[in-house]
Amino acid sequence: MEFDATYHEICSAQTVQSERRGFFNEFCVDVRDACGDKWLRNYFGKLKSNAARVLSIFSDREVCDPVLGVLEHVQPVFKQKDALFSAQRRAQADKLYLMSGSGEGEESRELLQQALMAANLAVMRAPDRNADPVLDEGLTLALAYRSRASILIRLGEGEAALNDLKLAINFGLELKSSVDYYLKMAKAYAVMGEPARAEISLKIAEKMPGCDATHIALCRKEISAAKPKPKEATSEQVPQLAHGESAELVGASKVVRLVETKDKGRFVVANEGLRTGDVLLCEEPVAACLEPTYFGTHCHHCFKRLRTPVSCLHCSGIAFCSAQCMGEACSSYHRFECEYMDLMIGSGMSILCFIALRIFTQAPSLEQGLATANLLFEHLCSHEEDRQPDDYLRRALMSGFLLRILQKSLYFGRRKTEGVNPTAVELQVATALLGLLQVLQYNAHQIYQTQVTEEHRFDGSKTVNLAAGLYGTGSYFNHECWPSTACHFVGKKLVLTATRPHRANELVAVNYGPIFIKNNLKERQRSLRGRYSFSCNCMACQENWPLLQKLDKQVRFWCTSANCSNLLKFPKDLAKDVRCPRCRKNISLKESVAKMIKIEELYREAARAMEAQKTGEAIELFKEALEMFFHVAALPHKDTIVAQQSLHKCLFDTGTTFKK
Ligand SMILES: C[S@@+](CC[C@H](N)C(=O)[O-])C[C@H]1O[C@@H](n2cnc3c(N)ncnc32)[C@H](O)[C@@H]1O
Repeated sequence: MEFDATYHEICSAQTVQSERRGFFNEFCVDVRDACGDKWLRNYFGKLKSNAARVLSIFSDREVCDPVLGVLEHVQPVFKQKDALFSAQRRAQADKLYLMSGSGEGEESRELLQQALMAANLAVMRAPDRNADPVLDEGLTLALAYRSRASILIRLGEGEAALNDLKLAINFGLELKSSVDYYLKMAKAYAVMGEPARAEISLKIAEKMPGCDATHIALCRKEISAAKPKPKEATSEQVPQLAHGESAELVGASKVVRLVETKDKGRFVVANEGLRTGDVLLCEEPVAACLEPTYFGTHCHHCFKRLRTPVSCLHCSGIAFCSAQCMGEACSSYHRFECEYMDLMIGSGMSILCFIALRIFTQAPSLEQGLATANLLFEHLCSHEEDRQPDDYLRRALMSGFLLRILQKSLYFGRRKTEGVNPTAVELQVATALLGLLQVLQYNAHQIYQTQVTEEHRFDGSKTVNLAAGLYGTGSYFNHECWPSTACHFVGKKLVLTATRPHRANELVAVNYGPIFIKNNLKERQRSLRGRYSFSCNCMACQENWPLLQKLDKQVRFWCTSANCSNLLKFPKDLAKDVRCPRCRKNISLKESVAKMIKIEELYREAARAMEAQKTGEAIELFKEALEMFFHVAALPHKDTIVAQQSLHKCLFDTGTTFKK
């Protein structure tokens, strides 16, 4: 396949600026116009190191004016707090809550959902305690949490209500001396199905000064009638690695190891005894970032679907699922990113650029950030040989932009000047950022979750790309157009499970996007060449397997004579032996055919288990059937492809899922 340089350039540019709109593109065009082709090709394009490239954009007269001119104007742009807006939403939430009390059934629930939405907005927009001392006496945030707690109790979400009550206290409300607080606690425990704790809260309320006995009696009646809401069943589980963890590869199982060849670089292969269903990798990311599209619906820190968001105390642009996630993010990376979030989104920069910045903002110290970034650049593939001067310039400019955000957010502490010109250590950071932007292009993973419907875990479910992350060991898996593993996520953890047995030394493959059942050979090769700089030579490519819709039901059996690896067609007459053209022996395929009948039965049984939403049972049946299939036959085989896809769907279901 010929190398399409223009397509490669387009693909590469999208890994820096993914949005079509955004000012970063204009910045690149302006700098490109200023420097001209000659300088770019004959000077910049010939620079040999990232340090020289970064230094060049800040100091060479051909480019430094437009670069410094734009970077000088980097200012905070973020969604600010608004106490008045918050108080208005809270009033609206309180009103809807009261109205829901006089409504009935579905109508009341609808009003409560609207109240919850208004209360969520009130929480998100409320400033920190005392930031606006005039309105609500500086307690807008605490009041927003308190209002939401009442709504949550009526919705039957006791645990979330208790969390909100705690937050209302943390942000300044003196609730512990109020009867109302203990009554709310009692109701929250009651809807959680914890009557003993509900009774304790009621007893405390009874003993408090000013307590009204009739009110308590009413409350007790209400509590005894409360129907605890059943906890939502979740099949999410962190799986166990097959045979324990490898000593060399962090997060990988002992059944795999890393090898290297000239044409394929480093890649993961099987050790002896790797079986279908073995968990080969379970790894936390080095860094991972949520896609901005999901800032309003998913936790910025752990990527869980939000129901009752907790806000950053300074900006309203992102949300967390809990005070714990908020605390972890805000004491680490978010304090540097907070005020620049909308600027970064407005630049149109890709999620990979967010990850590059995050490697620094989340590091416990600048030195550790530098060490991690340099190590990643040293160890992961970056295809420097294919990079064009234009691409280097674009990435160097992005590094300059990210560096400027770090400078302005006081990542380097108070600087001596407000100027853009980097100090020696800042240049090191920009250089490391440039390295990260190169390796992220080829090594980052999309992080997805399954969105399931209320009605069924599989019918109508779909995967949603929520985030992206960089995984140290995960980066060493090579591609095949029909992978031998299924990839799913438990939170941010990347899990790879074998979808077929592997012989010792056989490649353990993931898929980078184009799969043979949907994209033809030409499309796949073009995409892989353009996006990942290699030509694929997997079996699906070598044999040019047809798309799924064109695949027939034919099955090819392995020749059963020892040491022969030939494939034989389904025999015309089962009663007769067939002659293997490779080993020249007469072979009976009776046993293989009998096994195939059993395999098809198991596929059908597994499909029925999926229909009945028995995920665990379906996984075991698929594992057993697939293991059998690969011992007697080979791909492509339509029912087996479908079975592997179904196993993947079941494994998704054991990862993080969410309902809309
Ligand atoms: C995520 S890295 C995988 C690890 C990489 N092989 C290394 O040495 O670091 C992606 C790169 O691996 C190489 N690669 C992946 N799959 C390949 C395959 N099937 N054949 C040849 N090269 C492949 C390509 O260079 C690709 O850009």
